[in-house]
Amino acid sequence: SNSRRLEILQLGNPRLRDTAQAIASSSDPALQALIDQLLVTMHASNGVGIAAPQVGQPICLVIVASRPNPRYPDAPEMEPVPMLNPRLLSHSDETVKGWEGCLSVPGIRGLVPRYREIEVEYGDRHGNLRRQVFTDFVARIVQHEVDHLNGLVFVDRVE
Ligand SMILES: O=C(O)C[C@@H](Cc1ccccc1)[C@H](O)SCc1ccccc1
Ligand SMILES: [Zn+2]
Repeated sequence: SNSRRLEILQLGNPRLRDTAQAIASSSDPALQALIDQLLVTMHASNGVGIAAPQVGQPICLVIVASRPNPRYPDAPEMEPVPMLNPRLLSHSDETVKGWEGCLSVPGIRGLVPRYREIEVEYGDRHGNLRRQVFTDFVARIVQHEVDHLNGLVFVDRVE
């Protein structure tokens, strides 16, 4: 198949990130099943994103799936994007405050500052390395989900 082996990092001490045992590769059927499970869980919660640790899987995997919603009516409609080992390469100095919620912190909303623009490197679900710039609400979701991989939730960032 055309999927390349991309070693998915296990969460743990960020300093050990480079030595993290690769626990799954993108061609691993179990990883593809996990991506599908995350999509189902995200849609069931009317979410616009989700991170693997939120379903108890301590691996570097998130899904970003912006769509218009009551708080962000002009948010872009996008195909859900699974990101393996997402890494922020650069960001704007400019931050914007916006409302966030979280599957793991039900019933609470907070005003959170996020970079307005970010550049992200990640593996797609087929193991191909991607580099992409995101802005505004989609950039917010990416930052929110990557925080989950580092054990942070949005309440940690409310000013
Ligand atoms: O816990 C999660 O990752 C799902 C989050 C995704 C999110 C991140 C940043 C900003 C908004 C949402 C939400 O629970 S999805 C529900 C939602 C949708 C739109 C606006 C606010 C909350
Ligand atoms: Zn969350």
